[in-house]
Amino acid sequence: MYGVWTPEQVRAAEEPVLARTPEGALMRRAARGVAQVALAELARRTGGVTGRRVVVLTGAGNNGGDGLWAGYELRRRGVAVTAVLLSPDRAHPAGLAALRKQKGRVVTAVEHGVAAVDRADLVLDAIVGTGASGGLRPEAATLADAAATAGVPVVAVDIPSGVDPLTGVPGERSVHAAATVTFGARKPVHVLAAPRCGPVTLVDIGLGPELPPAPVTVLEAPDVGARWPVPAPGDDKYTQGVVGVAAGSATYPGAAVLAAGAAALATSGMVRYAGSAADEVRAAWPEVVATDTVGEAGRVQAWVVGPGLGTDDAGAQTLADVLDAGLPVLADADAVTLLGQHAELREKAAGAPVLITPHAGEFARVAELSDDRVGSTRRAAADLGVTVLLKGNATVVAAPDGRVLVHPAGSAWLATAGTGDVLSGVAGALLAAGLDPWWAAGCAAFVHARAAEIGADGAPVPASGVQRALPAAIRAVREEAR
Ligand SMILES: NC(=O)C1=CN([C@@H]2O[C@H](COP(=O)(O)OP(=O)(O)OC[C@H]3O[C@@H](n4cnc5c(N)ncnc54)[C@H](O)[C@@H]3O)[C@@H](O)[C@H]2O)[C@@H](O)CC1
Ligand SMILES: Nc1ncnc2c1ncn2[C@@H]1O[C@H](COP(=O)(O)OP(=O)(O)O)[C@@H](O)[C@H]1O
Ligand SMILES: [K+]
Repeated sequence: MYGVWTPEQVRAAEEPVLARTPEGALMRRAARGVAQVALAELARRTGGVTGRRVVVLTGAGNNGGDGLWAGYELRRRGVAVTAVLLSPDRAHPAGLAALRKQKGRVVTAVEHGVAAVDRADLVLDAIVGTGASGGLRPEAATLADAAATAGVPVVAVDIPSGVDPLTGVPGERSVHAAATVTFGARKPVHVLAAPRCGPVTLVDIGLGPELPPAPVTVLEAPDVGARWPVPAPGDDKYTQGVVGVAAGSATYPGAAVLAAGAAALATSGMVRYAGSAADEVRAAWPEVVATDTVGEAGRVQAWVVGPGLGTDDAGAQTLADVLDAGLPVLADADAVTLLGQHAELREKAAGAPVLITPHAGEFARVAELSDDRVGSTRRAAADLGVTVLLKGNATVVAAPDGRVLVHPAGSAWLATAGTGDVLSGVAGALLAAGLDPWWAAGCAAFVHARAAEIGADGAPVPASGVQRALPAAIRAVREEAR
């Protein structure tokens, strides 16, 4: 697991480190990290570095300074470097002098910059870093577009310029990086807009001791694999946690089949199903014990409620019954909508071990959703008194106590109908096994995304294929935890 810090926290941590290190030392260290990654990219893509052409898109601030110093390092390795100055009067003086001394080429006219980019093997995006606000300005955008059009890979310095460092929201025009080199700490953009960043390399500039506890956590395979519940010698079908699934309807039996099957594959010793899709669930998953109502279902340790449930009075009654049971509850889809519609259901949920799993549309029915997805999810969890998992390419999970994790999916294969039902079954099974809602959400999101990658393997995969790939995904994360 690793942490992510806000640009503001990173700046605050930088201050004392800057104060106690010789002037420019931090920037030099950052720049050497950038140069290393650039050299590796050049070698990998072109088979060498000497004589290869790198263009540094150089902004007015310290990010531009990092870029100029990286250009200096690359010149020392025999790379042909051209810096394009976007604000010639404000280019970092020491960086610019160093690059010039190494006989780096410097241009200021955009058309010269575009011509250089067209011929480049690699572009360094040192336009803006954490001091950025808004999308790229026209000249910078023209250069970034030129790189994209010419198919020249871009290595972003700290962040891909034009993407908001805090929210990860791309401005109207922004950089698509093939790789990103960041300094001191990862920032939210790196996990919220991971596809924009490419692989992120973190360069240590000594901020560690100065950083506060991370406001956002990212789980890694060993964190998930080590927590995945598996039966011990003394276990039986009841002791591992029985999960109840109250989902599906005559119109949407598939949601029940996907959720119940996912629960059966994820962990639990036993899955009970309660609802009007009992026949379909039994036919697909004979091991599931199916009844028509929540009242008839036997004892469970957690409930999954909502997928395909309907938002009529019967649905509301089912949600109320499940919340009244006083057990951990995963509320998805229609259950989220019902929570938005009924204050008395929200009151029942508040303070209980409840995990809700809305997509953006459902989220907006229970809380305000802004561009700041992390902030919005954190506020929703605190206000509603439940753990909230906001779905998307980057899944955000917040507990009412303020813990936040982000899971970048790594692919977009999950963007298909029914995958949310699979997620709810997995997360519900983890709740039944005793994981706290934040961990259940994080582990489920991780394995769900991994199952999509395995199930897809380069071609679109339907939700039932994601469901089928769950055992392989669980196996993989458990293997990585060994
Ligand atoms: N001070 C140091 O020694 C170190 C600096 N680092 C670098 O410093 C960066 C932060 O530097 P700054 O605070 O100077 O800020 P930036 O370099 O990120 O940007 C500030 C400048 O860019 C302009 N600007 C803002 N938004 C823009 C936009 N959308 N389009 C074009 N121009 C825009 C601003 O007017 C300002 O001149 C970090 O991202 C990192 O790259 C560190 O990470 C390493 C240590
Ligand atoms: N572009 C995307 N990239 C990665 N994951 C995505 C993307 N779009 C959706 N997902 C994931 O797919 C699932 C969709 O769930 P949901 O919207 O509830 O669908 P459904 O109701 O059809 O099951 C969620 O886990 C979500 O995080
Ligand atoms: K940048």
